[in-house]
Amino acid sequence: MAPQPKHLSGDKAAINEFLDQFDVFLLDCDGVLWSGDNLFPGTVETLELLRSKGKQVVFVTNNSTKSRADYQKKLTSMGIPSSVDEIFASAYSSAIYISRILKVPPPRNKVYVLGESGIETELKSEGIEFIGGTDPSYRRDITPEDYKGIADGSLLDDNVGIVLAGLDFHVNYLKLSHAYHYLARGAKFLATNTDSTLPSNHTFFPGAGSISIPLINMTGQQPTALGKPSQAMMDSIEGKFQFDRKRTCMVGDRLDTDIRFGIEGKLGGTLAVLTGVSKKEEWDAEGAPVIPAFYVEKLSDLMG
Ligand SMILES: O=C(O)[C@H](O)[C@H](O)COP(=O)(O)O
Ligand SMILES: [Mg+2]
Repeated sequence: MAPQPKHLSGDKAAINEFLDQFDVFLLDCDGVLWSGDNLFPGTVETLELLRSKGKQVVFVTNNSTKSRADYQKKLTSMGIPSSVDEIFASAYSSAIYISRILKVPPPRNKVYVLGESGIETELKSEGIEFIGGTDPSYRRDITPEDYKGIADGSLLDDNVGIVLAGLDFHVNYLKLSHAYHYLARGAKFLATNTDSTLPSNHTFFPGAGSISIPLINMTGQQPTALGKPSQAMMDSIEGKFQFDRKRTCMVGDRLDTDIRFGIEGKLGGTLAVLTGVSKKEEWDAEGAPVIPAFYVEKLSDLMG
């Protein structure tokens, strides 16, 4: 039987032993620090506690709607001091994957974006050309001219060689039609992340994974996902922070992204926080595929 996770909430000795075990904390955002724009009580103080104990904090989010700079603004607006360097978001890991690993030769290296401004900002920062995304000319109903132009290719850009799908709050039939036809022409299929739901306002909304599903359904292709639990993301975070994996703990609210990310990354520990997506019953279930090493009801329980 897989070792059951250690419950830390209310156990000061166990919390201190836990904190002494790690130098670096990879902190998930949605469902751990906040729910949408609602900061969980005690988050600021808990981060101050970690920093006061000399711990390195890295914010690791799958949410591709914001760039690292946007996140730094959001963290600051919530009273959480941070630098852009401490933030690793799936839009950034996707941009560096495209520019430094995939390296599709021009001219067919343009990206068709299904997503928000976070992706666009990070692609720009890596000098990658893109279309789609927040371009208002796609935020409308499809027309007979669109059907004709997409079908005969006159409305398609021959230099698009990659389709990157993220969380798109403005997804529609026209955007999906363009994305499908670029994939049908052989464009590479990438996703910033495949989370099925987005925890926000203390409930759930469609996640990035639920935005790319129609394309998976149409093409039968699975995208290369570049957010957690992708180890490409872990390698780039390690590359940047040079941390000792055994002295590093992944803190998250989702078993199939955050906790799996930490386990497959062979980190020293994983801490599940019950303020977001995953529930205790999931890892208590017989044969549960992903089990955290530790858990708390909420992040601020680490203050003992
Ligand atoms: O749909 C999404 O993109 C995810 O729900 C969201 O991004 C999760 O963000 P995280 O919990 O990794 O901060
Ligand atoms: Mg989360």
